[in-house]
Amino acid sequence: MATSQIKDCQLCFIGGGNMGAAIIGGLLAKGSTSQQNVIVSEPWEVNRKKVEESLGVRTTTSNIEAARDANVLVLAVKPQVAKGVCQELAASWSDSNRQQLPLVVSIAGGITLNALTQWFTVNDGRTPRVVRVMPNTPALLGEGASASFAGAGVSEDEKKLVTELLEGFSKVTEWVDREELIDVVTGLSGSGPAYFFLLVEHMVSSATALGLPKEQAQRLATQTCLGAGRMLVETSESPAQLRINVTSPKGTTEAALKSFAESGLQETVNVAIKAAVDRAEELGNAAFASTG
Ligand SMILES: NC(=O)C1=CN([C@@H]2O[C@H](COP(=O)(O)OP(=O)(O)OC[C@H]3O[C@@H](n4cnc5c(N)ncnc54)[C@H](O)[C@@H]3O)[C@@H](O)[C@H]2O)C=CC1
Ligand SMILES: O=C(O)[C@@H]1CCC=N1
Repeated sequence: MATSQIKDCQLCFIGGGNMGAAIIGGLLAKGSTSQQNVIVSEPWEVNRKKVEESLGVRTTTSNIEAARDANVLVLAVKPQVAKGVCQELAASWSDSNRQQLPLVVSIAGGITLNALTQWFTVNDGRTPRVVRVMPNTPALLGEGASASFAGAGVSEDEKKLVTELLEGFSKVTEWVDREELIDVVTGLSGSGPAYFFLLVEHMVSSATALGLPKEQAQRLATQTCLGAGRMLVETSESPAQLRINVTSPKGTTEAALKSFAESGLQETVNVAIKAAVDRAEELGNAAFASTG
């Protein structure tokens, strides 16, 4: 690949929804790329306008046009539409005899490298190098957690380029050594922000039911989570030790934690994360088997 730094790359996003916009927002805020170097293909006018107005990047309704000059193409569509999008792009590359195919970064949940490689194959047999990445929405604040797995033929320089891209919006970037682990990451950190928000919702509604005004409860719960999160990052203590530090013997925390354990919290979390991992696999299989 000719370009070796993200700031020199033409970045194309296929899909400018929640995750595409969060990634672009994070990259621009950190100065990892500039508005002129980003183009987003987005068929839905509402999201297209949002991306244009809030991020100031170029948009189009044509995936082919968006991908024309791209060095790096981020596939940020739902798994259900990925096949059609990849095949449309591959057909356009076949027609144009494009010499240098872009490096593809797919964030589509569950969609395997095998599927992507097949769908992206150009009529002369070439296929772009593909990296699967699982990011999460805190990307918008430059606080993302992303994990990647590189497909066949991806060079060390291209992996470095992807790492640089991810560092533009992620605080943690990991490479996993088996593709299936991307689905586990999906169940952990890809979907993880939603688990956290749900827990906050439940904490707020419990306190509200016990008489605290909702806005106060929301402010207190939010700062509690932010503060606790920062302690996880900024102290050298394990989560278990930090929990123990809060838990006075025979105190209030102990009473709540005992109740969580008796309700089977660990089992509930195990089952929930496994459901997400299984769903990622199902989405991938369904997309691969689809005729669309
Ligand atoms: N939302 C999240 O927290 C995360 C999402 N992902 C993955 O990112 C992908 C996108 O998810 P979201 O951004 O949440 O979905 P979204 O629905 O917000 O965004 C997808 C966008 O793609 C557009 N789109 C639909 N058909 C298209 C086509 N043919 N060509 C171009 N664009 C098209 C839609 O109009 C929409 O704006 C999914 O595959 C998901 O698994 C990965 C990590 C986290
Ligand atoms: O819910 C989903 O399918 C996507 C993947 C990870 C987060 N959102």
